[in-house]
Amino acid sequence: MIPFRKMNGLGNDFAVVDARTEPFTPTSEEVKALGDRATGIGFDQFIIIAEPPAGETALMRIINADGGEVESCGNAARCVAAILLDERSEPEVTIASAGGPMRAWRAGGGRISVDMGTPRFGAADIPLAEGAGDPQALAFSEPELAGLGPAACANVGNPHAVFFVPSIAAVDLATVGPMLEHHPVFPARANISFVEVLSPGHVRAVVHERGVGPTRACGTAACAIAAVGHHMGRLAGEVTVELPGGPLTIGLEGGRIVMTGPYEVDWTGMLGDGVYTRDPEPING
Ligand SMILES: N[C@@H](CCC[C@H](N)C(=O)O)C(=O)O
Repeated sequence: MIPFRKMNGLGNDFAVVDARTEPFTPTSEEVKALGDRATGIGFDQFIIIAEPPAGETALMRIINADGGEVESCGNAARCVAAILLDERSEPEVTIASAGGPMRAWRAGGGRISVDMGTPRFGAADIPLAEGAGDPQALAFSEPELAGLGPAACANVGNPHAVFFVPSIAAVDLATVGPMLEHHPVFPARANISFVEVLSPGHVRAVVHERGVGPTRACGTAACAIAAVGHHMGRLAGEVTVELPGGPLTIGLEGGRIVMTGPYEVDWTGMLGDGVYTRDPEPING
């Protein structure tokens, strides 16, 4: 059995296993079973902290609740950064991930800032299918999707499509989210956001996450929203993104995206062979 922490960033929740000293490599089926909210631990992503390839403080592996391993996770990056920062006296840590390295530091008020790198806007970067059209004005012809208007796409370590809409309350996320995630225009599938602009520095958003469904928050989606909005001239260089779980602050500094927000440890337990136990006492920090 190996210890794990149940953590969350704005309600986007994770089981986090520290596998730096004891390797832990669950199968995709095991993660899927553990992620089940009725019969397992229940989480949006399973996070493995492992030894980094070189130079970084640690490697973060991210496995969605559907069992698929993906490149990046903003909310989990803050949770992992908190664990790494607690261990050492240096003010910064660098987390390696398949989506690129992320530098992180404490921002005050119990929050963590993460430099999420540089957004990419090219069709091949996102990626989009050959001949899909303009990545910043991607149109859909299906009757359920046509009324949403065009999507603006970005890769911020993982693929995102962002729709600026007059009202997020009017979006039928349960129908259009899965349709868009699995649309043939996105060969690697995509995370899908709907955004209502309140002012150039303040938006409200809902997200359908690839491999999960609607989540309380998505850090990389908030980064993609700020990045495409700024790229299109609609949003300022610092944006508060209000998600169902709460706000994230996204700054665009010298072309790089800096995300700031909270993290929490909810409870701890032990895990092994597809089963888990819950510790009687919750831990803090
Ligand atoms: N919750 C995350 C994103 C997790 C990965 C995403 N579902 C994907 O498949 O790319 C975040 O906070 O960024």
